[in-house]
Amino acid sequence: MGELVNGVWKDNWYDTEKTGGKFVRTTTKFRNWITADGSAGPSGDDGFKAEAGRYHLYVSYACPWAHRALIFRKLKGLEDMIDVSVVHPDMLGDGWTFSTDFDGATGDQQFGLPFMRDVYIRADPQVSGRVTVPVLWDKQRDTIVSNESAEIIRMLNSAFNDLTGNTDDYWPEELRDDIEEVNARIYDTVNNGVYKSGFATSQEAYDEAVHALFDSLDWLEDRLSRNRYLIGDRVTEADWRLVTTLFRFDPVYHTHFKCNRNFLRDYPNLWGFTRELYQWETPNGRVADTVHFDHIVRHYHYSHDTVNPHRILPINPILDWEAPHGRENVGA
Ligand SMILES: N[C@@H](CCC(=O)N[C@@H](CS)C(=O)NCC(=O)O)C(=O)O
Repeated sequence: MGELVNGVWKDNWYDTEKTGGKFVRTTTKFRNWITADGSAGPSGDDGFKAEAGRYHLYVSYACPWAHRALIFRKLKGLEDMIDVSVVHPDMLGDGWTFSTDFDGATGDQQFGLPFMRDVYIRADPQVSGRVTVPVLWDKQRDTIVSNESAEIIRMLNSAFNDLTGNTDDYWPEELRDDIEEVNARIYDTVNNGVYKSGFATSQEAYDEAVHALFDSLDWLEDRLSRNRYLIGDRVTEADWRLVTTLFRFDPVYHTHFKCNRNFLRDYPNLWGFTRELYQWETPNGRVADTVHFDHIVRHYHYSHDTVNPHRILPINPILDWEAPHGRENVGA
């Protein structure tokens, strides 16, 4: 794993020395928005109009942030309009690669490049920063639209509606304040909280992160005992943002990242909620089709030298993802 400095690859692990052992996630760099008419979004340039076949999505099936984008592509019926490249699950000295010797790893479907970093360099030969997924690529302007999953899912939520006729809305105007409020806590303590626990290099940093994580899981369990979904009786982006972390909890974060006060399956409401969203039907198949446990388990245990230096893949619990979720009457 490493990062780009002025277009040159440096093989560095996360530096936690300056931050008292804490893992601090860097902010993303490409922040343009696809819009229905090509006008500028909340940040970046204009000129990224929603068009069928114009955009390409780079993902890892292992990555919870990229997984959000894959779920929205399915929910919104965009699979024929936005094609995808899937990186290899192992992220080692060269970062994400386009090796194809793992089932489901597609290689770079656009340019046949060897490494994900080459896609970043193609967009900006002097680019600096971490080479992360997801990346949304514009074939017409030959550049990256965005590498920020929170913003990519909002683009996919509405920008292509006129082309697909799919007007399902996971960020409805009247619920935005409530969504933002739960997103903020979940991002900091759950989505990123598992990484802060797992990548901590001091006891204090770990303790702070892991307690905040389980305080939030307790809060979510209570909330989901009264509401079917996070914001009531309607699925919103807040649910999809949370659930990609929950899918990975028992197979990876519990053991690999030392998030082990409880298993997810110890929480009846959170576990039922996670199964309901796993089993979710869309017009184009199930959300379950986007979940690839082989990539998930392989990526984390194989890629994090400092956490699991011998790269042993654990036996892992056998979870019944298809068990009835029993959530029909919660909050009714
Ligand atoms: N803020 C980004 C974060 C994406 C991210 O950190 N992705 C991870 C994979 S799970 C990654 O590519 N990490 C590579 C690295 O940090 O070098 C987003 O949500 O899109």
